[in-house]
Amino acid sequence: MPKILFLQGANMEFLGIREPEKYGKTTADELDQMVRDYAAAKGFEVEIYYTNVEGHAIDKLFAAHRQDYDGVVMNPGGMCYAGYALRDCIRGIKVPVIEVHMTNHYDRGIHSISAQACKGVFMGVGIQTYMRAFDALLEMFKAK
Ligand SMILES: O=C1C[C@@](O)(C(=O)O)C[C@@H](O)[C@@H]1O
Repeated sequence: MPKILFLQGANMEFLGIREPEKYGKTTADELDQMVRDYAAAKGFEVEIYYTNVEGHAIDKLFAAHRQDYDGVVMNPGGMCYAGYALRDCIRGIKVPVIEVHMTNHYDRGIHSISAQACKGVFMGVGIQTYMRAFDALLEMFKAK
């Protein structure tokens, strides 16, 4: 069974509470349950990790590399704007990382540094954006 790390970065623990007009009303706990249900339905193992600290995200990604994870779905949240160390970590690991943003960066005129190192990026379709990123990884595993 493929092993996927679900990594939520800066401010994502406040999902459903902060700026619901942008990020919706689904809470982090509800999203985690959706992801666990999705993993059970689609047949993958998932570890969920939240951090507001870029260095901790980097530690977790190196651990995913060492533990032979098959992929990572990551919303770096506020780490994306200046995440140069995160970007370089992603460049150095063997595990493919798919970056997720619930909102459309093009519409908002913002830019992700960490996305430069990712295998792919999904954005703009709210909470469903996460599931599309899991789907993409699962398709990649099948194609291997
Ligand atoms: O925290 C977030 C959420 C976000 O990653 C998104 O999911 O749309 C977009 C980021 O720019 C922002 O800092």
